[in-house]
Amino acid sequence: MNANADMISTIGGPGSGKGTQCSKIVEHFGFTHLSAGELLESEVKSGSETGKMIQEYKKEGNLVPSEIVVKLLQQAMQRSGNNKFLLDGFPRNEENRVAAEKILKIQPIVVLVFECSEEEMIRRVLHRNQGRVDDNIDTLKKRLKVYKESTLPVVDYFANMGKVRKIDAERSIEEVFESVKDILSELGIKNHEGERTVNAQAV
Ligand SMILES: Nc1ncnc2c1ncn2[C@@H]1O[C@H](COP(=O)(O)OP(=O)(O)OP(=O)(O)O)[C@@H](O)[C@H]1O
Ligand SMILES: O=c1ccn([C@@H]2O[C@H](COP(=O)(O)O)[C@@H](O)[C@H]2O)c(=O)[nH]1
Ligand SMILES: [Mg+2]
Repeated sequence: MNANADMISTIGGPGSGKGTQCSKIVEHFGFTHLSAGELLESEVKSGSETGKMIQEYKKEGNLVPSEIVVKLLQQAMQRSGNNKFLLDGFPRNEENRVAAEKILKIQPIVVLVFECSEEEMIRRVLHRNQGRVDDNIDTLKKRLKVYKESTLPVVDYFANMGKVRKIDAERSIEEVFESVKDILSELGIKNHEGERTVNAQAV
């Protein structure tokens, strides 16, 4: 993998708005969106044996073994031809983090953490209507537990490295994105036109 690649990680509970914000970041900043959840879903749709196994993990709200996820991410990175990557909800546990460092050989320059109350996340997921196998209250409770027990320690790890920026994700989509833009701009990340953005204004 290109050692000069830029990588941004996004982390947040189910329904905190990672996918929504990632789409806006891609539109504005030209990163390649790498959603492990969507790559896994493509594997499920392929009907492969691996896909059948992944579906069971998803239904239970559990995390798929790291080697499968990292391999899918690596293939997507190679296909993209880009060197700016936006990880949507990854890494999700310590095993993911270690595997990604070892195999992908890049570290995030910043980790955006979308903080949202459980009540609001549950409301959003149960109103999402995208036909996802894991958008039901039983699976959602397990995903919230996995987030607290397995993902929050990864946030602590990156926080100790000074890489975490926490964002109040309870607000409207546009307000959250204003915060995202401010953070990325402060880090010198340029928008599509090669300009830094401050308070939604190109400068
Ligand atoms: N700030 C927001 N305010 C209100 N609704 C939002 C906000 N952000 C996202 N949503 C809506 O909430 C739902 C969940 O958002 P999204 O799919 O982006 O979450 P996610 O963090 O990617 O969840 P998951 O981990 O389950 O994939 C979607 O229907 C989306 O339109
Ligand atoms: O790194 C990952 C990402 C996702 N999964 C599995 O997919 C579902 C849905 O993921 P979303 O990103 O929330 O759409 C998740 O609950 C896991 O089962 C994973 O194992 N590892
Ligand atoms: Mg998502």
